[in-house]
Amino acid sequence: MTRERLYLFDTTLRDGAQTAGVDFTLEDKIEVAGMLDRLGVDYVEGGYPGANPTDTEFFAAPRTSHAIFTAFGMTKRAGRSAANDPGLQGVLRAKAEACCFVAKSWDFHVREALGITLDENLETIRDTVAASVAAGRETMVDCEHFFDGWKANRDYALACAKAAYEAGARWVVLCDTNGGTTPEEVAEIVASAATVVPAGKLGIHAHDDMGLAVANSLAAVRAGARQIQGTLNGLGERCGNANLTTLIPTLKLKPDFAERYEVGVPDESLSALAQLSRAFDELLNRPSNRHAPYVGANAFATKAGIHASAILKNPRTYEHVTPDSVGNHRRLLVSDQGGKSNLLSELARVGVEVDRSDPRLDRLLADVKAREAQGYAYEGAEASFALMAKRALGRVPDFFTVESFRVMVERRHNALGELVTMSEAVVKVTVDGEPLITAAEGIGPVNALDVALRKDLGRYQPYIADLRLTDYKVRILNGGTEAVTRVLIESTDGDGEAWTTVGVSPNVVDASFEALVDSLTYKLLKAGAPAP
Ligand SMILES: CC(=O)SCCNC(=O)CCNC(=O)[C@H](O)C(C)(C)COP(=O)(O)OP(=O)(O)OC[C@H]1O[C@@H](n2cnc3c(N)ncnc32)[C@H](O)[C@@H]1OP(=O)(O)O
Ligand SMILES: CC(=O)C(=O)O
Repeated sequence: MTRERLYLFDTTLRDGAQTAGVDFTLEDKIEVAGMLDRLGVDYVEGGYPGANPTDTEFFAAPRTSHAIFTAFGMTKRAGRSAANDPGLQGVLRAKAEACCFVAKSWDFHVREALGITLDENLETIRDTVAASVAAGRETMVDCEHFFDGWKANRDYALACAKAAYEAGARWVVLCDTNGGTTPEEVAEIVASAATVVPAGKLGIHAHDDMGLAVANSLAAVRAGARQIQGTLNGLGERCGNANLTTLIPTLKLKPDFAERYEVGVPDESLSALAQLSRAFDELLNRPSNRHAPYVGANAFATKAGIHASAILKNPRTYEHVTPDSVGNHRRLLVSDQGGKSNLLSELARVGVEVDRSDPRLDRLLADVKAREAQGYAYEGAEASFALMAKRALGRVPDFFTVESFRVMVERRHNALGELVTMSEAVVKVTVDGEPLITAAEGIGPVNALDVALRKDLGRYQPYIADLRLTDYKVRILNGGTEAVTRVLIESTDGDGEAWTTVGVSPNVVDASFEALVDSLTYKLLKAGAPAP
Protein backbone atom coordinates (compact mmCIF):
# COMPACT_ATOMS: atom_id res chain seq x y z
CA MET A 1 0.00 0.00 0.00
CA THR A 2 1.47 3.40 -0.95
CA ARG A 3 1.68 5.72 1.95
CA GLU A 4 0.66 9.37 1.87
CA ARG A 5 3.24 11.98 2.75
CA LEU A 6 2.68 14.06 5.90
CA TYR A 7 4.66 17.28 6.22
CA LEU A 8 6.05 18.41 9.56
CA PHE A 9 6.23 22.14 10.13
CA ASP A 10 8.26 23.24 13.13
CA THR A 11 7.37 26.52 14.82
CA THR A 12 9.72 26.29 17.83
CA LEU A 13 11.51 29.48 16.79
CA ARG A 14 8.26 31.39 16.23
CA ASP A 15 5.36 30.15 18.40
CA GLY A 16 7.95 28.58 20.73
CA ALA A 17 9.51 32.03 21.15
CA GLN A 18 6.10 33.15 22.49
CA THR A 19 6.55 30.83 25.52
CA ALA A 20 6.71 32.64 28.87
CA GLY A 21 10.32 32.48 30.11
CA VAL A 22 11.86 31.62 26.73
CA ASP A 23 14.07 34.23 25.11
CA PHE A 24 16.15 33.00 22.17
CA THR A 25 19.36 34.78 21.25
CA LEU A 26 20.53 34.86 17.63
CA GLU A 27 23.08 32.13 18.43
CA ASP A 28 20.33 30.00 20.04
CA LYS A 29 18.18 30.37 16.93
CA ILE A 30 21.03 29.35 14.65
CA GLU A 31 21.74 26.30 16.80
CA VAL A 32 18.08 25.24 17.04
CA ALA A 33 17.58 25.64 13.27
CA GLY A 34 20.53 23.27 12.79
CA MET A 35 19.02 20.74 15.25
CA LEU A 36 15.67 20.84 13.43
CA ASP A 37 17.31 20.52 10.04
CA ARG A 38 19.19 17.42 11.20
CA LEU A 39 16.00 16.01 12.76
CA GLY A 40 14.41 16.03 9.30
CA VAL A 41 11.32 18.24 9.65
CA ASP A 42 10.05 19.68 6.34
CA TYR A 43 9.65 23.32 7.40
CA VAL A 44 11.42 25.46 9.98
CA GLU A 45 9.57 28.65 10.83
CA GLY A 46 12.35 30.93 12.04
CA GLY A 47 10.38 33.86 13.45
CA TYR A 48 8.87 37.15 12.41
CA PRO A 49 11.32 39.28 10.41
CA GLY A 50 10.72 42.93 11.23
CA ALA A 51 9.19 42.24 14.64
CA ASN A 52 12.48 42.50 16.55
CA PRO A 53 16.21 42.85 15.76
CA THR A 54 17.03 39.18 16.56
CA ASP A 55 14.46 37.83 14.10
CA THR A 56 15.39 40.38 11.44
CA GLU A 57 19.08 39.45 11.74
CA PHE A 58 18.25 35.74 11.79
CA PHE A 59 16.55 36.15 8.40
CA ALA A 60 19.55 37.98 6.88
CA ALA A 61 20.77 34.58 5.64
CA PRO A 62 19.11 31.21 4.93
CA ARG A 63 19.52 29.05 8.04
CA THR A 64 18.60 25.53 6.92
CA SER A 65 19.84 23.33 4.10
CA HIS A 66 17.25 20.54 4.16
CA ALA A 67 14.10 22.07 5.65
CA ILE A 68 12.21 24.87 3.92
CA PHE A 69 13.14 28.00 5.85
CA THR A 70 9.96 29.96 6.54
CA ALA A 71 9.26 33.56 7.58
CA PHE A 72 6.16 34.38 9.61
CA GLY A 73 4.10 37.57 9.38
CA MET A 74 0.55 38.86 9.47
CA THR A 75 -1.66 39.70 6.55
CA LYS A 76 -1.40 43.26 5.26
CA ARG A 77 -3.32 46.02 6.96
CA ALA A 78 -6.72 46.88 5.43
CA GLY A 79 -6.89 50.21 3.64
CA ARG A 80 -3.41 50.04 2.12
CA SER A 81 -1.96 48.02 -0.72
CA ALA A 82 0.40 45.10 -0.18
CA ALA A 83 3.19 47.15 -1.80
CA ASN A 84 2.62 49.94 0.73
CA ASP A 85 2.53 47.75 3.82
CA PRO A 86 5.97 47.95 5.47
CA GLY A 87 5.31 44.92 7.71
CA LEU A 88 4.40 42.69 4.79
CA GLN A 89 7.27 43.99 2.67
CA GLY A 90 9.69 43.27 5.54
CA VAL A 91 8.52 39.65 5.60
CA LEU A 92 8.82 39.35 1.81
CA ARG A 93 12.37 40.79 1.87
CA ALA A 94 13.54 38.14 4.38
CA LYS A 95 15.85 35.42 3.04
CA ALA A 96 13.32 32.62 3.29
CA GLU A 97 11.91 30.18 0.76
CA ALA A 98 8.42 30.24 2.27
CA CYS A 99 6.17 32.71 4.08
CA CYS A 100 3.42 31.88 6.53
CA PHE A 101 0.84 34.62 7.21
CA VAL A 102 -1.54 34.67 10.13
CA ALA A 103 -5.04 35.70 9.04
CA LYS A 104 -8.18 36.23 11.06
CA SER A 105 -10.92 33.69 10.32
CA TRP A 106 -13.31 34.31 13.24
CA ASP A 107 -15.83 37.05 12.40
CA PHE A 108 -15.78 38.20 16.04
CA HIS A 109 -12.01 38.81 15.81
CA VAL A 110 -12.29 40.62 12.49
CA ARG A 111 -14.77 43.06 13.99
CA GLU A 112 -13.28 43.35 17.50
CA ALA A 113 -9.52 42.98 17.06
CA LEU A 114 -9.04 44.38 13.55
CA GLY A 115 -12.05 46.71 13.47
CA ILE A 116 -12.66 46.10 9.75
CA THR A 117 -15.46 44.55 7.72
CA LEU A 118 -15.63 40.86 6.91
CA ASP A 119 -15.12 41.60 3.22
CA GLU A 120 -12.09 43.80 3.90
CA ASN A 121 -10.51 40.91 5.81
CA LEU A 122 -11.10 38.53 2.88
CA GLU A 123 -9.45 41.07 0.63
CA THR A 124 -6.37 41.36 2.89
CA ILE A 125 -6.01 37.56 2.78
CA ARG A 126 -6.23 37.45 -1.03
CA ASP A 127 -3.87 40.41 -1.56
CA THR A 128 -1.30 39.14 0.93
CA VAL A 129 -1.18 35.67 -0.59
CA ALA A 130 -1.02 37.09 -4.11
CA ALA A 131 1.89 39.39 -3.16
CA SER A 132 3.80 36.55 -1.53
CA VAL A 133 3.24 34.18 -4.46
CA ALA A 134 4.33 36.96 -6.86
CA ALA A 135 7.50 37.35 -4.77
CA GLY A 136 8.24 33.69 -5.48
CA ARG A 137 7.57 32.40 -1.95
CA GLU A 138 5.87 29.14 -1.12
CA THR A 139 2.93 30.66 0.71
CA MET A 140 0.83 29.46 3.59
CA VAL A 141 -1.90 31.00 5.68
CA ASP A 142 -2.42 30.26 9.37
CA CYS A 143 -6.19 30.69 9.76
CA GLU A 144 -6.18 31.98 13.32
CA HIS A 145 -9.09 30.77 15.53
CA PHE A 146 -10.42 28.69 12.65
CA PHE A 147 -12.23 26.24 14.94
CA ASP A 148 -13.86 28.90 17.13
CA GLY A 149 -14.65 30.87 13.97
CA TRP A 150 -16.26 27.84 12.33
CA LYS A 151 -18.46 27.28 15.39
CA ALA A 152 -19.52 30.95 15.43
CA ASN A 153 -19.93 31.55 11.68
CA ARG A 154 -19.14 28.50 9.62
CA ASP A 155 -19.62 30.14 6.22
CA TYR A 156 -17.24 32.95 7.05
CA ALA A 157 -14.47 30.72 8.42
CA LEU A 158 -14.72 28.56 5.31
CA ALA A 159 -14.69 31.68 3.09
CA CYS A 160 -11.36 32.74 4.69
CA ALA A 161 -9.81 29.31 4.05
CA LYS A 162 -11.14 29.32 0.48
CA ALA A 163 -9.85 32.85 -0.17
CA ALA A 164 -6.34 31.80 0.90
CA TYR A 165 -6.42 28.66 -1.25
CA GLU A 166 -7.84 30.39 -4.34
CA ALA A 167 -5.25 33.17 -4.10
CA GLY A 168 -2.50 30.53 -4.41
CA ALA A 169 -1.62 29.38 -0.90
CA ARG A 170 0.21 26.03 -0.91
CA TRP A 171 -1.04 25.36 2.62
CA VAL A 172 -4.13 26.53 4.47
CA VAL A 173 -3.42 25.83 8.11
CA LEU A 174 -6.36 25.52 10.50
CA CYS A 175 -5.38 26.90 13.90
CA ASP A 176 -6.90 25.97 17.23
CA THR A 177 -5.48 29.20 18.59
CA ASN A 178 -7.16 29.09 22.01
CA GLY A 179 -6.64 25.33 22.35
CA GLY A 180 -10.24 24.74 23.42
CA THR A 181 -11.36 22.29 20.74
CA THR A 182 -11.87 18.53 21.27
CA PRO A 183 -10.63 15.83 18.86
CA GLU A 184 -14.22 15.04 17.79
CA GLU A 185 -14.82 18.70 16.88
CA VAL A 186 -11.46 18.87 15.08
CA ALA A 187 -12.41 15.84 12.98
CA GLU A 188 -15.75 17.36 11.99
CA ILE A 189 -14.36 20.83 11.25
CA VAL A 190 -11.32 19.66 9.27
CA ALA A 191 -13.63 17.45 7.17
CA SER A 192 -15.79 20.51 6.55
CA ALA A 193 -12.75 22.59 5.50
CA ALA A 194 -11.80 19.80 3.10
CA THR A 195 -14.95 20.63 1.13
CA VAL A 196 -13.45 24.03 0.13
CA VAL A 197 -9.69 23.31 0.21
CA PRO A 198 -8.23 20.05 -1.17
CA ALA A 199 -7.13 17.82 1.72
CA GLY A 200 -3.55 17.72 0.47
CA LYS A 201 -3.33 21.45 1.18
CA LEU A 202 -4.74 21.54 4.69
CA GLY A 203 -2.61 21.85 7.81
CA ILE A 204 -3.26 21.81 11.56
CA HIS A 205 -1.79 24.08 14.25
CA ALA A 206 -3.02 22.95 17.66
CA HIS A 207 -2.48 24.52 21.09
CA ASP A 208 -2.39 22.47 24.27
CA ASP A 209 -4.71 24.35 26.61
CA MET A 210 -6.70 21.16 27.29
CA GLY A 211 -3.70 18.83 26.96
CA LEU A 212 -5.15 17.74 23.60
CA ALA A 213 -2.82 19.32 21.04
CA VAL A 214 -1.28 16.00 19.97
CA ALA A 215 -4.65 14.22 19.94
CA ASN A 216 -6.16 17.08 17.93
CA SER A 217 -3.29 16.98 15.42
CA LEU A 218 -3.78 13.24 14.94
CA ALA A 219 -7.56 13.72 14.58
CA ALA A 220 -6.90 16.38 11.93
CA VAL A 221 -4.65 14.00 9.99
CA ARG A 222 -7.35 11.32 10.01
CA ALA A 223 -9.81 13.94 8.70
CA GLY A 224 -7.54 15.03 5.84
CA ALA A 225 -4.85 17.47 7.06
CA ARG A 226 -1.43 16.75 5.59
CA GLN A 227 0.73 19.35 7.32
CA ILE A 228 1.21 19.26 11.09
CA GLN A 229 2.63 22.22 12.94
CA GLY A 230 4.33 21.68 16.27
CA THR A 231 7.33 22.49 18.43
CA LEU A 232 10.21 20.77 20.16
CA ASN A 233 9.20 19.69 23.68
CA GLY A 234 5.80 21.34 23.15
CA LEU A 235 6.99 24.93 23.57
CA GLY A 236 4.52 27.65 22.58
CA GLU A 237 2.13 30.36 23.69
CA ARG A 238 0.46 29.67 27.12
CA CYS A 239 0.33 25.85 27.52
CA GLY A 240 2.30 25.25 24.33
CA ASN A 241 1.82 23.71 20.90
CA ALA A 242 1.53 20.12 19.70
CA ASN A 243 4.72 18.42 20.88
CA LEU A 244 6.78 17.08 17.99
CA THR A 245 8.72 14.77 20.29
CA THR A 246 5.40 13.01 20.98
CA LEU A 247 3.98 13.29 17.48
CA ILE A 248 7.01 12.03 15.56
CA PRO A 249 7.29 8.65 17.36
CA THR A 250 3.52 8.20 17.21
CA LEU A 251 3.47 8.82 13.46
CA LYS A 252 6.46 6.56 12.85
CA LEU A 253 5.85 3.74 15.32
CA LYS A 254 2.09 3.29 15.64
CA PRO A 255 0.83 1.03 12.84
CA ASP A 256 -2.39 2.99 12.47
CA PHE A 257 -0.34 5.97 11.23
CA ALA A 258 2.93 4.39 10.10
CA GLU A 259 1.18 2.06 7.65
CA ARG A 260 -0.82 4.90 6.06
CA TYR A 261 1.50 7.90 6.23
CA GLU A 262 5.14 8.69 5.68
CA VAL A 263 7.07 11.51 7.34
CA GLY A 264 10.45 12.95 6.34
CA VAL A 265 12.13 12.22 9.70
CA PRO A 266 14.58 9.33 9.13
CA ASP A 267 14.85 6.34 11.50
CA GLU A 268 18.28 7.55 12.72
CA SER A 269 16.69 10.79 13.95
CA LEU A 270 13.91 8.88 15.70
CA SER A 271 16.44 6.78 17.57
CA ALA A 272 18.21 9.95 18.77
CA LEU A 273 15.01 11.82 19.71
CA ALA A 274 15.45 11.62 23.50
CA GLN A 275 18.95 13.11 23.19
CA LEU A 276 17.65 15.89 20.93
CA SER A 277 14.85 16.72 23.36
CA ARG A 278 17.29 16.91 26.30
CA ALA A 279 19.87 18.90 24.32
CA PHE A 280 17.13 21.42 23.52
CA ASP A 281 16.26 21.75 27.24
CA GLU A 282 19.97 22.22 27.97
CA LEU A 283 20.02 25.07 25.47
CA LEU A 284 16.97 26.57 27.20
CA ASN A 285 18.80 26.09 30.52
CA ARG A 286 15.85 24.32 32.12
CA PRO A 287 15.39 20.82 33.55
CA SER A 288 13.86 18.30 31.17
CA ASN A 289 10.35 17.04 31.82
CA ARG A 290 11.12 13.58 33.22
CA HIS A 291 7.54 12.49 32.52
CA ALA A 292 7.46 13.51 28.84
CA PRO A 293 6.00 10.75 26.63
CA TYR A 294 8.67 8.70 24.78
CA VAL A 295 11.62 11.01 25.60
CA GLY A 296 11.34 11.74 29.36
CA ALA A 297 13.76 10.05 31.75
CA ASN A 298 10.75 8.34 33.38
CA ALA A 299 9.01 7.32 30.14
CA PHE A 300 10.42 3.80 30.54
CA ALA A 301 11.07 3.87 34.30
CA THR A 302 9.08 1.34 36.31
CA LYS A 303 8.60 1.59 40.03
CA ALA A 304 6.06 -1.08 41.02
CA GLY A 305 7.60 -4.42 41.96
CA ILE A 306 4.90 -6.42 40.14
CA HIS A 307 5.58 -4.52 36.90
CA ALA A 308 9.36 -4.85 37.31
CA SER A 309 9.18 -8.60 37.78
CA ALA A 310 7.15 -8.96 34.55
CA ILE A 311 9.38 -6.57 32.58
CA LEU A 312 12.41 -8.68 33.45
CA LYS A 313 10.59 -11.66 31.95
CA ASN A 314 9.45 -9.76 28.86
CA PRO A 315 9.61 -5.95 28.51
CA ARG A 316 6.53 -5.91 26.26
CA THR A 317 4.41 -6.66 29.34
CA TYR A 318 4.58 -2.99 30.37
CA GLU A 319 6.07 -1.08 27.39
CA HIS A 320 4.09 0.11 24.35
CA VAL A 321 7.27 0.68 22.27
CA THR A 322 10.90 -0.19 22.96
CA PRO A 323 12.91 2.55 24.68
CA ASP A 324 15.80 2.32 22.20
CA SER A 325 13.44 3.09 19.29
CA VAL A 326 13.39 6.70 20.55
CA GLY A 327 16.88 6.82 22.10
CA ASN A 328 15.60 6.29 25.64
CA HIS A 329 16.47 3.72 28.34
CA ARG A 330 14.59 1.25 30.46
CA ARG A 331 14.95 1.68 34.24
CA LEU A 332 13.52 -0.31 37.09
CA LEU A 333 13.48 2.02 40.08
CA VAL A 334 14.41 1.09 43.60
CA SER A 335 11.96 2.39 46.19
CA ASP A 336 9.49 1.30 48.86
CA GLN A 337 7.19 0.23 46.00
CA GLY A 338 9.70 -2.25 44.60
CA GLY A 339 10.86 -5.79 45.26
CA LYS A 340 13.98 -7.84 44.54
CA SER A 341 13.45 -7.64 40.78
CA ASN A 342 13.78 -3.83 40.87
CA LEU A 343 16.81 -4.10 43.11
CA LEU A 344 18.65 -6.64 40.96
CA SER A 345 17.97 -4.69 37.80
CA GLU A 346 19.15 -1.41 39.31
CA LEU A 347 22.23 -3.09 40.78
CA ALA A 348 23.12 -4.47 37.36
CA ARG A 349 22.66 -1.00 35.85
CA VAL A 350 25.10 0.55 38.34
CA GLY A 351 27.55 -2.25 37.63
CA VAL A 352 26.95 -4.47 40.67
CA GLU A 353 26.51 -8.17 39.94
CA VAL A 354 24.96 -10.13 42.81
CA ASP A 355 23.13 -13.41 43.01
CA ARG A 356 19.36 -13.30 43.64
CA SER A 357 19.86 -15.70 46.59
CA ASP A 358 22.56 -13.56 48.27
CA PRO A 359 21.18 -12.84 51.81
CA ARG A 360 22.74 -9.34 51.69
CA LEU A 361 20.12 -8.50 49.09
CA ASP A 362 17.27 -8.91 51.61
CA ARG A 363 19.08 -6.64 54.07
CA LEU A 364 19.71 -4.05 51.36
CA LEU A 365 16.06 -4.08 50.29
CA ALA A 366 14.95 -3.70 53.93
CA ASP A 367 17.45 -0.82 54.35
CA VAL A 368 16.14 0.92 51.21
CA LYS A 369 12.56 0.68 52.48
CA ALA A 370 13.51 1.85 56.00
CA ARG A 371 15.46 4.85 54.64
CA GLU A 372 12.69 5.74 52.22
CA ALA A 373 10.35 5.80 55.23
CA GLN A 374 12.70 8.38 56.81
CA GLY A 375 12.48 10.56 53.70
CA TYR A 376 15.26 9.34 51.35
CA ALA A 377 14.16 8.97 47.72
CA TYR A 378 16.52 6.73 45.78
CA GLU A 379 14.61 6.72 42.50
CA GLY A 380 15.89 10.26 41.89
CA ALA A 381 19.30 9.76 43.53
CA GLU A 382 20.92 6.87 41.75
CA ALA A 383 24.45 7.73 42.90
CA SER A 384 23.45 7.53 46.57
CA PHE A 385 21.72 4.23 45.84
CA ALA A 386 24.84 2.87 44.11
CA LEU A 387 26.96 3.86 47.12
CA MET A 388 24.52 2.32 49.59
CA ALA A 389 24.40 -0.94 47.61
CA LYS A 390 28.17 -1.12 47.19
CA ARG A 391 28.66 -0.37 50.90
CA ALA A 392 26.27 -3.21 51.79
CA LEU A 393 28.49 -5.48 49.68
CA GLY A 394 31.70 -4.06 51.21
CA ARG A 395 32.84 -2.39 48.00
CA VAL A 396 33.27 1.26 49.09
CA PRO A 397 36.62 2.17 50.69
CA ASP A 398 36.72 4.79 53.46
CA PHE A 399 38.55 7.33 51.31
CA PHE A 400 38.14 10.04 53.97
CA THR A 401 36.39 10.49 57.29
CA VAL A 402 34.59 13.68 58.24
CA GLU A 403 35.50 14.51 61.84
CA SER A 404 33.40 17.67 62.11
CA PHE A 405 32.15 20.74 60.31
CA ARG A 406 31.06 24.19 61.41
CA VAL A 407 29.15 26.82 59.43
CA MET A 408 28.58 30.44 60.35
CA VAL A 409 26.15 32.83 58.67
CA GLU A 410 26.65 36.52 59.39
CA ARG A 411 24.77 39.59 58.24
CA ARG A 412 26.84 42.75 58.58
CA HIS A 413 27.80 46.02 56.94
CA ASN A 414 30.82 45.76 54.65
CA ALA A 415 33.55 48.39 54.19
CA LEU A 416 31.25 50.32 51.79
CA GLY A 417 28.49 50.37 54.37
CA GLU A 418 26.35 47.90 52.40
CA LEU A 419 24.39 45.22 54.24
CA VAL A 420 25.75 41.78 53.18
CA THR A 421 25.15 38.22 54.34
CA MET A 422 28.28 36.05 54.34
CA SER A 423 28.76 32.38 55.11
CA GLU A 424 31.94 30.71 56.35
CA ALA A 425 32.58 27.00 56.83
CA VAL A 426 35.33 24.97 58.49
CA VAL A 427 35.60 21.25 57.74
CA LYS A 428 37.89 18.71 59.48
CA VAL A 429 38.54 15.47 57.62
CA THR A 430 41.03 12.65 58.05
CA VAL A 431 42.74 11.15 55.02
CA ASP A 432 45.22 8.29 55.53
CA GLY A 433 45.18 9.05 59.25
CA GLU A 434 46.23 12.65 58.62
CA PRO A 435 43.87 15.40 59.88
CA LEU A 436 43.14 18.13 57.33
CA ILE A 437 41.36 21.35 58.26
CA THR A 438 40.00 23.69 55.61
CA ALA A 439 38.00 26.92 55.79
CA ALA A 440 36.10 28.73 53.03
CA GLU A 441 33.65 31.53 52.42
CA GLY A 442 30.57 31.06 50.26
CA ILE A 443 27.48 32.85 49.03
CA GLY A 444 25.44 30.65 51.35
CA PRO A 445 26.16 28.01 54.01
CA VAL A 446 25.97 25.05 51.60
CA ASN A 447 28.23 26.77 49.09
CA ALA A 448 30.76 27.53 51.84
CA LEU A 449 30.68 23.91 53.03
CA ASP A 450 31.06 22.61 49.49
CA VAL A 451 34.06 24.84 48.80
CA ALA A 452 35.71 23.95 52.14
CA LEU A 453 35.12 20.20 51.71
CA ARG A 454 36.62 20.18 48.23
CA LYS A 455 39.56 22.43 49.06
CA ASP A 456 41.88 19.78 50.45
CA LEU A 457 41.25 16.05 50.31
CA GLY A 458 44.96 15.31 50.52
CA ARG A 459 46.09 12.75 47.95
CA TYR A 460 42.53 12.48 46.60
CA GLN A 461 42.44 16.11 45.48
CA PRO A 462 43.42 15.42 41.81
CA TYR A 463 40.52 12.95 41.49
CA ILE A 464 37.90 15.60 42.28
CA ALA A 465 39.45 18.51 40.37
CA ASP A 466 36.79 18.48 37.61
CA LEU A 467 33.79 17.91 39.92
CA ARG A 468 31.05 20.58 39.67
CA LEU A 469 27.68 20.93 41.38
CA THR A 470 25.00 21.70 38.82
CA ASP A 471 21.73 21.59 40.71
CA TYR A 472 20.53 21.79 44.30
CA LYS A 473 16.97 21.06 45.37
CA VAL A 474 15.41 21.16 48.82
CA ARG A 475 12.13 19.51 49.59
CA ILE A 476 10.34 19.98 52.91
CA LEU A 477 8.80 16.64 53.84
CA ASN A 478 6.42 17.86 56.53
CA GLY A 479 5.39 21.32 57.58
CA GLY A 480 6.77 23.82 60.11
CA THR A 481 10.30 24.86 61.09
CA GLU A 482 10.95 21.43 62.61
CA ALA A 483 10.26 19.76 59.27
CA VAL A 484 12.45 17.02 57.84
CA THR A 485 14.19 18.18 54.69
CA ARG A 486 15.38 16.17 51.72
CA VAL A 487 18.21 17.64 49.67
CA LEU A 488 19.06 16.42 46.17
CA ILE A 489 22.35 17.53 44.66
CA GLU A 490 23.24 17.01 41.03
CA SER A 491 26.94 16.92 40.14
CA THR A 492 28.90 16.51 36.94
CA ASP A 493 32.51 16.21 35.83
CA GLY A 494 34.75 16.47 32.77
CA ASP A 495 33.21 13.30 31.26
CA GLY A 496 29.85 15.06 31.14
CA GLU A 497 28.24 12.35 33.32
CA ALA A 498 25.67 13.77 35.76
CA TRP A 499 24.80 12.05 39.03
CA THR A 500 22.41 12.82 41.86
CA THR A 501 22.87 12.25 45.57
CA VAL A 502 20.48 12.65 48.47
CA GLY A 503 20.67 13.71 52.10
CA VAL A 504 17.87 13.78 54.70
CA SER A 505 17.81 15.52 58.08
CA PRO A 506 15.70 17.91 60.15
CA ASN A 507 18.63 20.30 59.57
CA VAL A 508 18.92 21.50 55.97
CA VAL A 509 22.68 22.07 56.28
CA ASP A 510 23.17 18.56 57.61
CA ALA A 511 21.09 17.08 54.79
CA SER A 512 23.07 19.09 52.24
CA PHE A 513 26.37 17.97 53.76
CA GLU A 514 25.33 14.32 53.56
CA ALA A 515 24.48 14.73 49.85
CA LEU A 516 27.78 16.57 49.25
CA VAL A 517 29.82 13.81 50.89
CA ASP A 518 28.00 11.16 48.82
CA SER A 519 28.74 13.13 45.66
CA LEU A 520 32.47 13.32 46.48
CA THR A 521 32.62 9.63 47.36
CA TYR A 522 30.79 8.67 44.17
CA LYS A 523 33.26 10.73 42.15
CA LEU A 524 36.27 9.09 43.87
CA LEU A 525 34.87 5.62 43.10
CA LYS A 526 34.08 6.62 39.51
CA ALA A 527 37.56 8.06 39.01
CA GLY A 528 39.13 4.85 40.30
CA ALA A 529 40.81 6.51 43.30
CA PRO A 530 42.88 3.91 45.21
CA ALA A 531 41.67 2.69 48.62
CA PRO A 532 43.65 4.08 51.61
C1 LIG B 1 -1.91 33.44 17.15
C2 LIG B 1 -0.53 33.88 17.05
O1 LIG B 1 0.32 33.34 17.72
S1 LIG B 1 -0.15 35.10 15.97
C3 LIG B 1 1.49 35.52 16.25
C4 LIG B 1 1.59 36.53 17.30
N1 LIG B 1 2.98 36.84 17.46
C5 LIG B 1 3.37 38.05 17.81
O2 LIG B 1 2.56 38.94 17.98
C6 LIG B 1 4.84 38.24 18.05
C7 LIG B 1 5.46 39.39 17.26
N2 LIG B 1 4.66 40.58 17.31
C8 LIG B 1 5.23 41.84 17.44
O3 LIG B 1 6.42 42.01 17.65
C9 LIG B 1 4.32 43.01 17.30
O4 LIG B 1 3.00 42.64 17.71
C10 LIG B 1 4.29 43.52 15.80
C11 LIG B 1 5.67 44.05 15.45
C12 LIG B 1 3.91 42.40 14.85
C13 LIG B 1 3.25 44.62 15.65
O5 LIG B 1 3.49 45.61 16.61
P1 LIG B 1 2.59 46.93 16.65
O6 LIG B 1 2.53 47.50 15.29
O7 LIG B 1 3.13 47.74 17.76
O8 LIG B 1 1.11 46.41 16.97
P2 LIG B 1 0.54 45.67 18.26
O9 LIG B 1 1.38 44.51 18.59
O10 LIG B 1 0.25 46.61 19.37
O11 LIG B 1 -0.89 45.18 17.72
C14 LIG B 1 -1.02 44.27 16.67
C15 LIG B 1 -1.63 44.97 15.49
O12 LIG B 1 -1.73 44.04 14.42
C16 LIG B 1 -3.09 43.99 13.94
N3 LIG B 1 -3.29 42.61 13.48
C17 LIG B 1 -3.35 41.51 14.24
N4 LIG B 1 -3.54 40.45 13.45
C18 LIG B 1 -3.56 40.88 12.20
C19 LIG B 1 -3.72 40.22 10.96
N5 LIG B 1 -3.88 38.91 10.89
N6 LIG B 1 -3.69 40.98 9.84
C20 LIG B 1 -3.51 42.30 9.92
N7 LIG B 1 -3.36 42.98 11.07
C21 LIG B 1 -3.38 42.26 12.18
C22 LIG B 1 -3.91 44.36 15.15
O13 LIG B 1 -5.17 44.81 14.80
C23 LIG B 1 -3.06 45.47 15.76
O14 LIG B 1 -3.24 46.64 15.03
P3 LIG B 1 -3.76 48.03 15.72
O15 LIG B 1 -2.68 48.39 16.68
O16 LIG B 1 -3.87 48.94 14.58
O17 LIG B 1 -5.03 47.69 16.39
C1 LIG C 1 -0.95 31.30 14.19
C2 LIG C 1 -0.95 30.80 15.55
O1 LIG C 1 0.08 30.68 16.16
C3 LIG C 1 -2.22 30.42 16.15
O2 LIG C 1 -3.27 30.72 15.60
O3 LIG C 1 -2.18 29.83 17.25
